[in-house]
Amino acid sequence: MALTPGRDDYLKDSKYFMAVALLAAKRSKDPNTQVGACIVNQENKIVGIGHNQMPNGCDDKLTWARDRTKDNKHLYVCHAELNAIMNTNGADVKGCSMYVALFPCNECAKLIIQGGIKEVIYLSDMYKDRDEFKASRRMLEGAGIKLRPFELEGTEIVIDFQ
Ligand SMILES: O=c1ccn([C@H]2C[C@H](O)[C@@H](COP(=O)(O)O)O2)c(=O)[nH]1
Ligand SMILES: [Zn+2]
Repeated sequence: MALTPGRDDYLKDSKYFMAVALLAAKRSKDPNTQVGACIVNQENKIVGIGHNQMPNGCDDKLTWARDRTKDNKHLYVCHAELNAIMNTNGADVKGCSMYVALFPCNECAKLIIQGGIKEVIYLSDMYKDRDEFKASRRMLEGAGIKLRPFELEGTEIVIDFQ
């Protein structure tokens, strides 16, 4: 008996995980750059999601201003990668992959390495010429973590609430 084939245009794993990271980024209050991260284990299960946000309890009490010469967000904001790691509900991130909207900074690279994450799939590398991102790449490569730019096919996924 001939099998009825399943849909072919279903959302494939890697596009789904990056889409989850981008959806998480939509939760960010940062007026300039919204970042989301999604951690996936070796069984292809999501174990943590995060976005860049102010520390718990500090929301709306701290500035989102960008200018580093004055009081500014960089002093306070918890990066998406940190939040994704903290949001795992105790699941181990060892051996996991991280899908992230922006190539991780040097501080996030340290968390990724020490947590045992083995692969980073990133969308944007817009800060690659900055010292902290050069340092990040140096550390991640030195630690043997696979760095993979996300291969974009199609620029949008439509989610229809109706
Ligand atoms: O590894 C990273 C690096 C940065 N972020 C967050 C931190 C800030 O909220 C923005 C960057 O702001 P700019 O105004 O573009 O400098 O991105 C992150 O979550 N993870
Ligand atoms: Zn960071």
